[in-house]
Amino acid sequence: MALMPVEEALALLLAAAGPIGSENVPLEEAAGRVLAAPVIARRTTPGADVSAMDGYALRAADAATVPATLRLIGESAAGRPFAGTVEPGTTVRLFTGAVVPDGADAIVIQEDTRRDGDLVTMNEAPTPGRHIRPAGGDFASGETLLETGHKLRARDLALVAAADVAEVSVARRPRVALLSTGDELVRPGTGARAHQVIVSNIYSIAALARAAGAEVTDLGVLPDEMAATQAGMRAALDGGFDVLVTTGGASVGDHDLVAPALTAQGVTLAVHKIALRPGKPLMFGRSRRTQVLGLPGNPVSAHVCATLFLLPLLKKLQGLDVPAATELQPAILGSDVKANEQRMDFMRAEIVGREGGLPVVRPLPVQDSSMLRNLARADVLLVRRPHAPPAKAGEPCEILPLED
Ligand SMILES: Nc1nc2c(c(=O)[nH]1)N[C@H]1C(S)=C(S)[C@@H](COP(=O)(O)OP(=O)(O)OC[C@H]3O[C@@H](n4cnc5c(N)ncnc54)[C@H](O)[C@@H]3O)O[C@H]1N2
Ligand code: MOO
Repeated sequence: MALMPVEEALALLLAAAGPIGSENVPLEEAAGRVLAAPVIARRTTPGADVSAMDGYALRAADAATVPATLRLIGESAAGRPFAGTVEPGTTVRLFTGAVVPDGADAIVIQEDTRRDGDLVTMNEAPTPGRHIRPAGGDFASGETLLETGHKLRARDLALVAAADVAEVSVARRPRVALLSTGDELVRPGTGARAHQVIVSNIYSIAALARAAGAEVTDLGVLPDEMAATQAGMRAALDGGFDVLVTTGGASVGDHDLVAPALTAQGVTLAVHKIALRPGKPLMFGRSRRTQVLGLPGNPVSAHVCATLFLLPLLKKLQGLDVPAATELQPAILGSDVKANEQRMDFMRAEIVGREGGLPVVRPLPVQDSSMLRNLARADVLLVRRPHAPPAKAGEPCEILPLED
């Protein structure tokens, strides 16, 4: 059977996925969420002409030639504006953030003045507008500040708050269920015997998914038995999840039951074998509202597949833009590599230096998809396209960063 190219599989997976709806959240809970509606300013900021400095407000014309001595008639502080008007020959003491009083059109900073009772001598001739932040200089009421599909970063939250918006409409967090399969699997810390394998891959997948905005539920481990696998799949599909991620049981062995169990539950699987290393036995399909992603059990394969497929899927479900193909970055080979065969290869690699502004990367010696130490040690994945010819150290290559 011909293997499906990675890009084609990704396109198929994403074609079936769309935004999953929205909810309103207070700003305190909005960091990292994706806007489901634009943020529109509800006020003009600054709300009035305000001072950028501590100093004195005056008519610029009164200090066109300096020194110029003016009479102090009051004070304007942030939140406590001066009620009167700055008439010719007068000045008002004001502080950073204070409203500029009527009549004044410039500010002289206090370092450039001398105070003697209620007389203030200006030693600097200001130009009109000097040190004044005009009303609406940041944004005006009614302006669109952030668009739908924007992921809210820390600095965006300050902008939204300043716009007098206390609650934002954001994409609902995708609900992701994780289901492991395999008689050999036991939890960490429970005294695994030599013939057993510790459930490891869901911890990396859960962390990746959470960082991408998902709510993750670990549904546990299913045994390699058809009735139990089917019952577990049914319960998971009925659980109201947006995504069901299974791990293991994806290949062709007698105990690989995920595909038949899903099919028996009415899930049409779009793909089963793709041109990817690690991660050839990957499947996905849909059951009503739930996207099903069946990852291989080998933990490195599962992690790479989650990076390549689950993360873009979670983005799409939240209304984020998703590139048509995995975005790779340029790098320089730090050692010779062999010709590649038909599968796109994502090799665990470390950064060993920099050359011409690009990282120099070298594949780690062991590329077995069950070996976790090298995955943890890797800085990036060195990507080899299908049928890429051999390449020498110093030649350009492509990498996919791993999460920090
Ligand atoms: N005849 C063939 N055999 C295999 C093929 C093939 O094309 N033809 N593909 C190989 C490839 S590539 C991979 S990858 C694996 C994937 O197999 P499965 O998805 O069926 O995974 P399992 O057999 O269930 O497990 C593989 C391996 O991973 C361990 N595992 C499983 N789940 C977990 C977990 N949650 N945490 C940690 N480790 C887990 C499991 O114990 C096995 O050691 O198939 C090849 N075979
Ligand atoms: O593709 Mo499997 O994921 O080599 O180990």
